[in-house]
Amino acid sequence: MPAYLAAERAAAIEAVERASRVCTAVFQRLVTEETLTKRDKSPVTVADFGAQAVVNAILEKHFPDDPVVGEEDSKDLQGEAGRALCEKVVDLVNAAVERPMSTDEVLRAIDRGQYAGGSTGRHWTLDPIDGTKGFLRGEQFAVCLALIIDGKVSLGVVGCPNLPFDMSRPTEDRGVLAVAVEGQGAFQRRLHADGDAEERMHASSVANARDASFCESVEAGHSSHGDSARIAELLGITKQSLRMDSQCKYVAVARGDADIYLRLPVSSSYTEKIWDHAAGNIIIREAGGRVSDVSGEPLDFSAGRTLSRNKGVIATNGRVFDAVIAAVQRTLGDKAPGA
Ligand SMILES: Nc1ncnc2c1ncn2[C@@H]1O[C@H](COP(=O)(O)O)[C@@H](OP(=O)(O)O)[C@H]1O
Ligand SMILES: [Mg+2]
Repeated sequence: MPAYLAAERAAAIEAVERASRVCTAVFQRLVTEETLTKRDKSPVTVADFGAQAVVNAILEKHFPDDPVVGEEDSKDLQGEAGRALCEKVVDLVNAAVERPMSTDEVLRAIDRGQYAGGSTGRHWTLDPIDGTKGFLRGEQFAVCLALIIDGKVSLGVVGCPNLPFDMSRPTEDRGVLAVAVEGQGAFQRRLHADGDAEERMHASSVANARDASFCESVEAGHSSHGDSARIAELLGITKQSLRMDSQCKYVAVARGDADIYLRLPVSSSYTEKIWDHAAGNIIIREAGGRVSDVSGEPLDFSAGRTLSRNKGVIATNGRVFDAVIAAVQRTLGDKAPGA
């Protein structure tokens, strides 16, 4: 008998691999000195739409009844104003899929991502390019896809085209795909590898937070660097933080490159999105780690498109969880986020 969610796992891997190729092709073609100096976001826009269309088309083929909570919608591609961008996206998609898709099919595929989410039944959640800033800098970004069943993340795939397979050889062998299914462990494989060779990932065994290292966003606007420095000091951490964009941070903790991931609210009004955390969440849990919000409560993926019942994210190897939450609580205390 096939393993639990075997067909979903295979389809999600195929979708993330193809979407990762779309992103890499766009980077090679469109991200230039000029786009970087002009802070031109068009490459990421084209890649975002293209990757969402490719993933949603593959999901529709395999699981036509499953709705999707995706980051993008096709509004900006519609009508005369969107025509040029739309043509680029359609060309890109057709270079990545097996059967050519018409413009309408591409737009419809993108708009399969409008589901409201919730606590019952199955739905997928997709971030076609997580870490858009990292993508534009040629650093870390990820294509993230997860399946949520009755409000619980049951499958997650994170494609990381620029992440070294082995952090001790950071300039070689880039491109990692991390995958986890509930109860089956977390694995990494080479992105775009021939064959299905996979290695099991385990969170680290560091038991004393003093010996831990932590990762956090590159962008100080996404996670407070001041609060993380205070938390590190309280824990006696002396190692420099690993700053990395995207859900690659979850993969880093899941395979022991770092022991802690801190995402500390900068503004009290920001609500985390489910597509930014679902795939990483199960990858950490299945690697033996533990994830919560800043209060130590599990993330609640049943509340719709956002994590409206949680603030911030703390991921650890499990062993240092209690010490980290205590330090987070002491640091954040009753101070207003970002203060
Ligand atoms: N004020 C804020 N606080 C926390 N996260 C934010 C934020 N503003 C945007 N983000 C999210 O942070 C994600 C990137 O996370 P990271 O900093 O870990 O790379 C963004 O995903 P996208 O890049 O998909 O837009 C975006 O959804
Ligand atoms: Mg994102």
